[in-house]
Amino acid sequence: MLTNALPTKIDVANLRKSFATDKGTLAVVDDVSLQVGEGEFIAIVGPSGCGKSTLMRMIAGFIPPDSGQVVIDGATRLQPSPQGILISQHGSVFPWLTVQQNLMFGLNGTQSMSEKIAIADHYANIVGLKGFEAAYPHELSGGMLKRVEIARALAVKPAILYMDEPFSALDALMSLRMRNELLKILGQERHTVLLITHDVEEAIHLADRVMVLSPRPTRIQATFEVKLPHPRKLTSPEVQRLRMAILKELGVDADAVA
Ligand SMILES: Nc1ncnc2c1ncn2[C@@H]1O[C@H](COP(=O)(O)OP(=O)(O)OP(=O)(O)O)[C@@H](O)[C@H]1O
Repeated sequence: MLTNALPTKIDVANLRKSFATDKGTLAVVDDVSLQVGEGEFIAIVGPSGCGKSTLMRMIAGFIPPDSGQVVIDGATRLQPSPQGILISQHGSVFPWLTVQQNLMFGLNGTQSMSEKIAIADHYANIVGLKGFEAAYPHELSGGMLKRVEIARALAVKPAILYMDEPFSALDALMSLRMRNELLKILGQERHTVLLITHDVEEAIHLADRVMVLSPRPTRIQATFEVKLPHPRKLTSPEVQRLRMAILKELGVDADAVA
C-alpha cells in the first residue's frame, strides 16, 4: 500500500541494468526502486541518455533486468503483457491500415466485428478523429497520427500505459492539445500511467508525482508530488515553483529559463 492509500499496481525493487558495448560495460540503471499506485500518473524526467527508456522497458517487461524485480498486481513481471501498452516517440501506426482498422488491430477475438467497429469508432471520436475512420495514415498530419496511436492503445483498455516521450515529435500547440485530450480521457477511464518526458511543464501538467532521475548510471534523485487539482493552470505560482525546483534538480539554471 502506498502512503496515499492507493493499492500498489507496480512494485519495482532494486533494478539494475548494464549493457556490454565495444568500449566495455555500460552501467545504465543503478538500483532503482519505486511503487506506483493503481490509477496513479507518474512522470519520469532526467538528463538525456541517463537510462529513462531502459528503465521503462524493464518495467514493461521488454528487457530483463540484471538484478532486481518488477511486480505487477502481485506477480513478478518477466515479459510484456497485453495489460500494459507502450507508446513510443517513434510511433507505430500501420501505414497499410485505415484509422478504423488500426484501432481495431489490438482487439481480441472475443468481440464480434460490429462490436470491434463500435469500439474503434468510440475511441476515434474520443481523440477527435471522427470522420477520419476510413483515412490512411499518409492522409493524416503528425498530430492526428499520434492520436491514432493513443486511441489504439486506449481501445484495448490497458491497465497500464507506458508512454515514452509520446508528444515530443509534435509542435508545442499540438503537444498541449494532446495533453489536454489525454487528461480528458483519463478523467473518463482511469489507467495507471508511466510517462517519460524531457518537458518539465508537461510532467507537472499531467502527473501526480514527478520523479527526477540522476545522470547515468541512473538512480531516483528526487521525487515531487503534484498536489494540484485538474485542470491545472500552468502559469500559477505553484506550478512555476515546482518547475523551478525540478529544473534545479536537473542542474538547469532555473533563473535563466524563468
Ligand atoms: N541495447 C543497448 N545496448 C547498448 N547500449 C544501450 C542499449 N540500450 C540503451 N543503451 C545505452 O544506454 C544509455 C541509456 O539509454 P536510454 O535510451 O535508456 O536513455 P534515455 O534517458 O531514455 O535517453 P534519451 O533521453 O536520449 O531518450 C545510452 O547511453 C544508450 O546508448
